[in-house]
Amino acid sequence: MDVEILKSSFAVVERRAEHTVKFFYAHLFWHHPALRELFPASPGEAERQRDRLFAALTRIVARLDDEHLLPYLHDLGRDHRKYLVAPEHYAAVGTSLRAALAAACGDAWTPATDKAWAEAFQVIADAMTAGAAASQDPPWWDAEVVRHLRYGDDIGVLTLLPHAPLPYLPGQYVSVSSERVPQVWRPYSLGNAPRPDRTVDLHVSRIDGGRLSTALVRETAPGERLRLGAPGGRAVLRRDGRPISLVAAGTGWAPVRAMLEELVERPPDTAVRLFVVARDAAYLYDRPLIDDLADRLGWLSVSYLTPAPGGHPHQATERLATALSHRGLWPDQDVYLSGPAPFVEEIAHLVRELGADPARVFHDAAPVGAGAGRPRPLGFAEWFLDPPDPHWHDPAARR
Ligand SMILES: NC(=O)C1=CN([C@@H]2O[C@H](COP(=O)(O)OP(=O)(O)OC[C@H]3O[C@@H](n4cnc5c(N)ncnc54)[C@H](O)[C@@H]3O)[C@@H](O)[C@H]2O)C=CC1
Repeated sequence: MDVEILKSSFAVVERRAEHTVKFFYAHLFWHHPALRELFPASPGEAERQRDRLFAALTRIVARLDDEHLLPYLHDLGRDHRKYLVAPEHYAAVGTSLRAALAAACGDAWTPATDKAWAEAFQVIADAMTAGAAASQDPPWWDAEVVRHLRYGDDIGVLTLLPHAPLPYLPGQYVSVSSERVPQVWRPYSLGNAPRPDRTVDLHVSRIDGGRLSTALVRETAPGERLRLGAPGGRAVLRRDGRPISLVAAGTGWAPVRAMLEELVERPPDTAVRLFVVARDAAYLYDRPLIDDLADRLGWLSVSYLTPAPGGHPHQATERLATALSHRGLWPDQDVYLSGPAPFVEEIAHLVRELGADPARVFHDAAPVGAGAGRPRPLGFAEWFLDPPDPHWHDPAARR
């Protein structure tokens, strides 16, 4: 496989991104109309998912000499079973991708270029189909909603009963889909490891204009079924005997809650500092539980950070920053962060400034477009030219 040819032809395509994406999908759906079914029905969602597929494909090809790519593709294939992707779809996508790239490159597209892309795409397809075939897990988990607790207008905690045990590590998240919003998957965090009866709690914060989060928080009732993808995420407890700082904002509390539960079960030898941030005191929805733990457990100290009455929600972050600055021992701490992406970014930066070891600051990258105040997805060309990280969901991290 000739990586240089791939990269030089990719550079030409980059300048004609929007045209290439349109050509790719027109070609794909013209030759394989049934593939439309795999994409969300609503035009906005469909466009978003399509941008993501194309951006991911081209990006993968551009990274084919990266040693981490193959294991990643393996796991990606395993995870893609939830989209009902079948082996024959890979060939269809590969053919349309080459047709679109050839159209974009014009005279610069030579038989050697075509061969290089065909080989590259085969590497991707082989790794993904092998990953899918090798998995012992189900392609997804059907889960019945057995309880739905609402906290105010915007927060829901749904207790789910998956049809089979979920291979979950505290701190991870799952992607979720509902028949109410077909073909749309979004990651949400679980607030606990599966209980003996297999149930788990899904914590959801409703986003204005967010179709799935609104359906989950406002409409979904006990008795309904949701579909869950494989758990993913790297921000799981390291258990290296170092003191721990847990920092959670909003429903970022969920993974921290799961980690705390694990610490309660197997108490640490070191101190644990917990910082819980919310846009308003009314959003500290698990406060009774946290207060009870703080009363009972000598190793746990808790700080709540909310804005002054009537203050802007972000004032809670400022107050957190002040509180963190007044605490010491940062070089020794393992720090776990969870919450809205800008919050996590800001606090990760701060704790590093305060002396925390960058290698001991753990958090997951947040998904693009999800979360309060986050911009909605960019247009075709922007996505292509500056693609976001493919997904919050990194199935590689779940074992
Ligand atoms: N593993 C993770 O990192 C997880 C992340 N999340 C994300 O957490 C978010 C939770 O949403 P909500 O509960 O509605 O939170 P929220 O919008 O109520 O925010 C909670 C607090 O976060 C801080 N914050 C929010 N936006 C900020 C910004 N731009 N800059 C600085 N600080 C900011 C503020 O102090 C605010 O009071 C979602 O975006 C979700 O995707 C949720 C679960 C796990």
